[in-house]
Amino acid sequence: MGLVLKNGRLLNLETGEREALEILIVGESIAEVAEQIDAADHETIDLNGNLILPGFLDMHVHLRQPGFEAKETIETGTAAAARGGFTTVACMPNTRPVLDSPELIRYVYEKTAQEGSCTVLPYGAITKGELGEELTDIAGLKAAGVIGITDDGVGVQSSSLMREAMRTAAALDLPVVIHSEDEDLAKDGCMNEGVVSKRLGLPGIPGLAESAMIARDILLAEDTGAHLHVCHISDAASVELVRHAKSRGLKVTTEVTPHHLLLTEAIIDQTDASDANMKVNPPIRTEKDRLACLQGLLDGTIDMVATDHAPHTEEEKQRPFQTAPFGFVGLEIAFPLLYTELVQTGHLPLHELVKKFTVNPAQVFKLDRGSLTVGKVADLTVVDLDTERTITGEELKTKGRNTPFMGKTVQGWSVLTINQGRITYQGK
Ligand SMILES: NC(=O)N[C@@H](CC(=O)O)C(=O)O
Ligand SMILES: [Zn+2]
Repeated sequence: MGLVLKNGRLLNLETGEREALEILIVGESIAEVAEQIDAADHETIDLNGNLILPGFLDMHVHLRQPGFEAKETIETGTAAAARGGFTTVACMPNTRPVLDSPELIRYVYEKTAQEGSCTVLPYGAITKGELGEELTDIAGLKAAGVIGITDDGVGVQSSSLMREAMRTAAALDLPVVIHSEDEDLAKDGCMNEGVVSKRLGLPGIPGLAESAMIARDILLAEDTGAHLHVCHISDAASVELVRHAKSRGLKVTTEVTPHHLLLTEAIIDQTDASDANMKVNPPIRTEKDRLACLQGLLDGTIDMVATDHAPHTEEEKQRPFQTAPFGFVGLEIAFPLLYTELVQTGHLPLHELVKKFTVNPAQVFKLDRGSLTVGKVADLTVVDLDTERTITGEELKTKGRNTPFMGKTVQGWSVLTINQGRITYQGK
């Protein structure tokens, strides 16, 4: 007994064509893709002409468990992922305790098996406790199943420690995933350094705090042969550095968030920094930076979209701008936002956007995902491109309400998500 998806259109990611094909799922895998499938022995779902896409991958998510369950849990975070069309998320280790030991990596896998609504691939920390002082047991983390190492949330300040981490990671074929931030340059900043921070009298984080660290780490990656993956790129000079590294054939990849593609620091200017739901790290920057990120995504310098889903409690986000924590939720709204703002406006074709959520992250992290052909894992999402919905707190499955996009009306919402053959989200 399997499941046949009828009356859907499968998006061909090479040509952009929408093909009237049916899919038979048996167990965890795709058993058949054909114009017509005999459904006599199977359950069927009528997709009402909606579009079938490979399940999305998000390589930058904060699930907050263990330790910060008031912000999010593996259960709520993966439910949000499924609603957003995601079937795989990579979770960040800045939990409490930090994911810096094989036992904690096994904990994430076990918890996901019990409560998860998508595949969760954990990153392990580069340094114990993300304190930047002592390397973790990187080989032990790899054996426990990490897909990369990162101290996301903070930058690794010590160049010699980073060099050592990259040497080890290169030998283990593990990506080194960097939160690029020179703390000395970033000081105690709470927003982008520039005209707006000056007007508001708030301490700024210069783009240089990001780009200087990326420059260092590109050189270290060249020195060690490590695969360097740059998290949440946000600054024009950073994009140029990655472009240059790629042109020289270095193993350097990067991701960009929907908020850095769509917003500028004007959102803080307009609200006089009265709303910490506009506060994120790296900060939302200038129009020049935003356009550089967009151009980087279009020309392939930036490999993929990642949400940097970073839930916080409403109480935390009600604090004054300077003391509230950084971060936005993003899993449930990323695809509709970018479909509405980039595809419908003609910046890029739909299938190109979909690649940045599917085949590109799969390829960069060497995951056998992102393709809907026979024998592959049945990870997919069905998207209704036409129905408009307004982003409201009530509908969100994440515990977080911290997004600057609240109240925005967008289209391109998932109506069905299937992870390893199992329905993980079904909605309107
Ligand atoms: N992006 C954020 O603003 N915050 C993240 C940390 C991070 O991704 O750097 C968090 O953990 O809250
Ligand atoms: Zn980060």
